[in-house]
Amino acid sequence: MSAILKVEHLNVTLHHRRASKKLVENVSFEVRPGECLGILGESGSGKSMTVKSVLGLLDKNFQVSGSAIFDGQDLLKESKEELRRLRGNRITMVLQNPMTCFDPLYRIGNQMAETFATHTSWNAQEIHTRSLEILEQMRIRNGEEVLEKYPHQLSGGMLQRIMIGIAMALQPELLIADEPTTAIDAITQYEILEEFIRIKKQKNTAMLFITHDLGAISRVADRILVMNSGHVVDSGSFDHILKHADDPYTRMLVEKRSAVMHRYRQILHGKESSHA
Ligand SMILES: Nc1ncnc2c1ncn2[C@@H]1O[C@H](COP(=O)(O)OP(=O)(O)OP(=O)(O)O)[C@@H](O)[C@H]1O
Repeated sequence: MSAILKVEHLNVTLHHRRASKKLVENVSFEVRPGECLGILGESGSGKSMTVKSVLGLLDKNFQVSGSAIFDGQDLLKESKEELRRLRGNRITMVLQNPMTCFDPLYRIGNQMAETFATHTSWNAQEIHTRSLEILEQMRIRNGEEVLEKYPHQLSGGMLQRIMIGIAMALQPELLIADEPTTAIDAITQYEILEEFIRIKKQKNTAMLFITHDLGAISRVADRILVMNSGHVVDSGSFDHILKHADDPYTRMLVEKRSAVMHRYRQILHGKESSHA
């Protein structure tokens, strides 16, 4: 199957006063329907810049070049309006800092309803029923009560899960998740990653999954891209990254994260045997 998104020679340069700084340099990758591409790298390695530039989320201080072909359309050449239309319809995102994605003045239920009224053909009753289903899928109890809450009355982890639920429910062709499980405890993280895997398989959704967490990426990603200082330094299967990566930065990441991963796997195995 051909790629739904093909990024080639992507460069992002920040112009500030008279200085300029390259934040992303010559990054290329592609992702196909039903496939999850993990982008791994430490904080500041350029992961978020890469996806934000592709989605047209950077202001005019950032100069972006290269190409990002989504189903035949070069996103880097599209107008702001067209990109806004694509985001939420064919492409959905789960970004870091869930607080910034919700309006503090409106109840969660109203915000979910507004999103679904804009991007789906569901009627009011369906929207209510689906909103409750989404909360349940995201392991949030007392759905009716939660729909009545304001964002500040919920934890960051809950908001994050609601955001993931909304992004998945819109059934996009491409789902981009930037550190989606960082604010979520390990057990719930397991359940949420399972949801990502289920959606990918059942709906044939393409996914970009950005994280610094080798444990999470091992679970969900089919292929992995490793970024360092704005460059792609390695790519391949999880097995390749874990055992055969030549790049010293990738090896350092693997060694640094192996303790975390060990803990994660222990939790996974505990869960799997308790499900058996
Ligand atoms: N708004 C901004 N203005 C200027 N520089 C920025 C801005 N946002 C990010 N940068 C810089 O761009 C580089 C890449 O940052 P980016 O946010 O893409 O990293 P990241 O790998 O996603 O890490 P994190 O998960 O911490 O966001 C870093 O050097 C960062 O300092």
